Amino acid sequence: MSSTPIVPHVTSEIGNLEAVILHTPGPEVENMTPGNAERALYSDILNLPVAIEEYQQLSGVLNKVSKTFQVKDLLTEILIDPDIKVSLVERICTHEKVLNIKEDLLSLNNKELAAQLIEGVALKRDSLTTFLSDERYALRPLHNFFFTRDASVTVYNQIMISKMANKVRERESIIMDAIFNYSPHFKTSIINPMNTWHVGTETFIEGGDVLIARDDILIIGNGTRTSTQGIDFLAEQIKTQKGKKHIVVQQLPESPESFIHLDMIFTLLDRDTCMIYEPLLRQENSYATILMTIENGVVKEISRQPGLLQCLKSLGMDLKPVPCGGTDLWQQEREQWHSGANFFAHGPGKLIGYARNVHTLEALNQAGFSIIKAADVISNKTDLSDYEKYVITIEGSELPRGGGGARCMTMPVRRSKVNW
Ligand SMILES: NC(=O)NCCC[C@H](N)C(=O)O
Repeated sequence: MSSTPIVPHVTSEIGNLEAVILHTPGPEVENMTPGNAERALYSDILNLPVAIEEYQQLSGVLNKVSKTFQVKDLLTEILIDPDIKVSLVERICTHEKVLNIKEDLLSLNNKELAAQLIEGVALKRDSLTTFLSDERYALRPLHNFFFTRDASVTVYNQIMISKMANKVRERESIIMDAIFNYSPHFKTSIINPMNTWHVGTETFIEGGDVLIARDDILIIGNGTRTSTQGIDFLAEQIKTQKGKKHIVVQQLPESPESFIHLDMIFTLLDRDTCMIYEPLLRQENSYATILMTIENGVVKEISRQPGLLQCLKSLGMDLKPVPCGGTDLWQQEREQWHSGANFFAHGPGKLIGYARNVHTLEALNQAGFSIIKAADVISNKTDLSDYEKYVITIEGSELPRGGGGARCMTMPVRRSKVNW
């Protein structure tokens, strides 16, 4: 590698994207049956060729606007160092209690090892126990790794490795930890709750819940994937940052599964615009918004707030909300379910989202965003510099069945500063 390493830096959800980590879905998304899809955290089973075609619309657009990295390439590359290879395999086998397959894994070439760590390692039927086992894998496939947003988060100039709420996603964090520790492409310091002695089993925090709204404002979802202890862990790290920082916590319902992360009901679109799922963020409900203010290393204030938008307004972020699904409750529910609120901004007002959520797109169009097809961007039929505010639409018949949208499928490592 000849280029200088990237120093991670993210202080907003909308700054021009400079580097992003992606993972093109592979066989791991098909390595399941309807019977175990729920255990894989899917609401349905996926068709891989269609999912890949859809995904290539996302990656094709991102390749045009930013430097992109693929997890599998990054992983294969760090495995070249024999010490890293041994320590990562040992760590995974110890964590997943399968030290018996360690030698088999170490005998694989780096590319094959990287593939198996992601796609799953088949259980050998060479003992009575494994012969009779209902399991198919010694190491389960990482079905959800194409949602690269969740297993690690760029928080200002550091990388936080997530402490996942579900075992089936824990290896994603271990792999991201190894990548950020050893990849020559990045130069960073890492916060890892798994390496912190006082972190208990109730501490979990995932990237889909962590939104860096502005230099001084983090918005964090508190629900099935991010516990109050997880937020307190992050708050401890924020205490080491200079200046006043605000952590806005938004509680989320436990069900249905489409409310797993904050970014499924709320995303930032532009300096003054956000996408919201109205039933949870504008109507009376029991899900609280809480503001924590941290200054000089201590929590100065914790208070209940009248709502997320009002709280952000009081902090000087007066956002115009665009309703996911438009104005009709049934369409709102349908489109939120298919990740209709989950937009990724590659720059201020420059969005990527699913084409299927037509009522949401109509609401965005009314708010001044042009609707552009990803295929037209990739083929150069459309020149993005002709537009100021737009949504690039990607096909999404299969990808949303995995439970996420464009924001979930991107892990920004570096964004430029926003000219507020
Ligand atoms: N940020 C996100 O909302 N990510 C989507 C994750 C979906 C995945 N099936 C999961 O349940 O973890």
